[in-house]
Amino acid sequence: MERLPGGRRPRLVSSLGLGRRSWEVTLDEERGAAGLARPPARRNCFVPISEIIAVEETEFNKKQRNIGRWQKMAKLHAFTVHYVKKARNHRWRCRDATFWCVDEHLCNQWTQALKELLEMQKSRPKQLLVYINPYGGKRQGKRIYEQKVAPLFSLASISTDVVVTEHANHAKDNLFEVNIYKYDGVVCVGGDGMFSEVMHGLIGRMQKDSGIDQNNPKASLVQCNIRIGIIPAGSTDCICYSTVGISDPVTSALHIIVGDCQPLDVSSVHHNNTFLKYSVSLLGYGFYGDILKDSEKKRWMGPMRYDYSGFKTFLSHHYYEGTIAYQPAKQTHGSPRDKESCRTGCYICKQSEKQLAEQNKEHGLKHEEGEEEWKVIKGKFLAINAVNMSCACPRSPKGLSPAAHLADGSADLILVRKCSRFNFLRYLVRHTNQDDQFDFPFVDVYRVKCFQFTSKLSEDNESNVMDIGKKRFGQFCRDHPACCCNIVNSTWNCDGETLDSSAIEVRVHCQLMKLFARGIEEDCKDEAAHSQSSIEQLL
Ligand SMILES: CCCCCCCCCCCCC/C=C/[C@@H](O)[C@H](CO)NC(=O)CCCCCCCCCCCCCCC
Ligand SMILES: Nc1ncnc2c1ncn2[C@@H]1O[C@H](COP(=O)(O)OP(=O)(O)OP(=O)(O)O)[C@@H](O)[C@H]1O
Ligand SMILES: [Ca+2]
Repeated sequence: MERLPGGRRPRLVSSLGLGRRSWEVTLDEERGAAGLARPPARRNCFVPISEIIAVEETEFNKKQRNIGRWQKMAKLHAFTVHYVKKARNHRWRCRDATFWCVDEHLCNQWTQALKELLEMQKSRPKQLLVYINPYGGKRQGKRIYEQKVAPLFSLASISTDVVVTEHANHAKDNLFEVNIYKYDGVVCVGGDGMFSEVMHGLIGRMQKDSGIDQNNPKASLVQCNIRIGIIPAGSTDCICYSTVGISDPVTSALHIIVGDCQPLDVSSVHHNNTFLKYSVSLLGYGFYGDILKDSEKKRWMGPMRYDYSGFKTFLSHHYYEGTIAYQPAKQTHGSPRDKESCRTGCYICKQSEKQLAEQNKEHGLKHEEGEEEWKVIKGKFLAINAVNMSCACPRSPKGLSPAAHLADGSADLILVRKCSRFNFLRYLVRHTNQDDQFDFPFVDVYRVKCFQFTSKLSEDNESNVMDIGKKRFGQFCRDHPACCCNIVNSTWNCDGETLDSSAIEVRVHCQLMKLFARGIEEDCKDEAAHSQSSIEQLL
């Protein structure tokens, strides 16, 4: 095809068959879209090139479509466009449309032009490393990947190296050995725990290769540019739900194929200058720590274990005494009490990205410790939750902190003080409805860039106990079971895994890693408009 100045192709406008009718079909490179219109009514629709999955020449006769007299008059040539159809509740599906015409040259021209445009989508992955946890969630990981995801990757010409894990930490250890730089991304099929493994492998590998000591809590970590894709097959799938808006394997596979990119904040957790873990979703002490500890013994129950242990933990109503010191996140523009949530193209996260780029330009990798003051809070808490993202999941569709941002360089620290069981239940119920879960006198929320926690027990024994989290010398107050006073520590739930220490030091690293996602898309009137003008609706 002849090119316009600047290498652009002219607009391609042809009369092509689709279904039983003839349509005016336009390929508009400038608009980055392929469009359909049907004269004279000119009802039309457009599919952005970025949402086309693949284009293939099609043997028309095999389709056996009844298109009337055309079929008898001449040999027909056809090509099929596979594209993303956006359905309700952020669900994406792969649909196809087969266009036909009598002119073979025209058909080839269209196929070639579309393929060239797809080639130009540089953010799309070509080679992926896939880890499947066959035991996550309802143990469906392998089936989900083979039946729902692999066929889509092969349609989009993505080549894959697949590892089915044989034990915990298999994926993490493997990421320290393989040549990760030959891949455009790493995919994990499993739940939040499996994601955490892959994240630890990738971030750890990046630091190792750059000579950064993860044990130094003040070290500036090297960003990881190899994106991670999550195919949800776990019990909570909170990270997938909070970054895509739904936990659905096909939707996630399509976000990977179109090459989405969502930066993500990561918190580092240390104890006594020793690195413990990274966290992207929930760091929870008290209620969520106790649920996790109890639920680990009930893994055989599958996802139900959380409801069982949740109910048990709710009834036990333990509270824990301790001290929290935090530095407020002054650089970010939002507040945890905002009514607006973080959505695709979020302005607040974009501002943080700009600030980060400027900081890196000024200081290189050197971390500048802020002079801001530390605020200190002592008290008795039912739950201490620090979240880097909303933590929305099917159990709590708006999450633990509905206005938390995916990539603003801060975490929301939620303190639920000792209160009655009834009040705590009112608080929990608000995780599931539209009411403000922070509008209680016993709940406080702060947007922070770092914090430290020490339990009363560690403070009291600091002089003679090196690692209080590992010692178990306290017991529940057996004489007064009803008072719920608790002289043992709780444990931290770090993205679904328990930490050994109760005394921890946490720092948020702005946009340390990237996902194949785009954040949750705004569900406005556009959604209705989109579905009205879809190809299926026109036919
Ligand atoms: C009355 C209904 C209240 C329902 C309250 C539902 C709150 C659900 C909040 C979910 C927050 C998830 C945060 C994500 C954490 C993940 O990094 C982590 C790894 O996957 N998952 C968990 O730790 C797994 C955590 C799973 C937590 C399940 C909590 C279930 C609580 C049930 C309380 C029942 C009280 C009933 C009293 C009659
Ligand atoms: N082959 C394996 N055998 C046993 N454990 C494994 C294997 N592969 C991975 N794991 C471990 O299983 C743990 C849980 O897996 P995963 O997160 O996929 O499921 P889940 O716990 O049911 O879901 P969620 O984390 O969403 O609650 C992970 O921490 C991971 O380290
Ligand atoms: Ca954040």
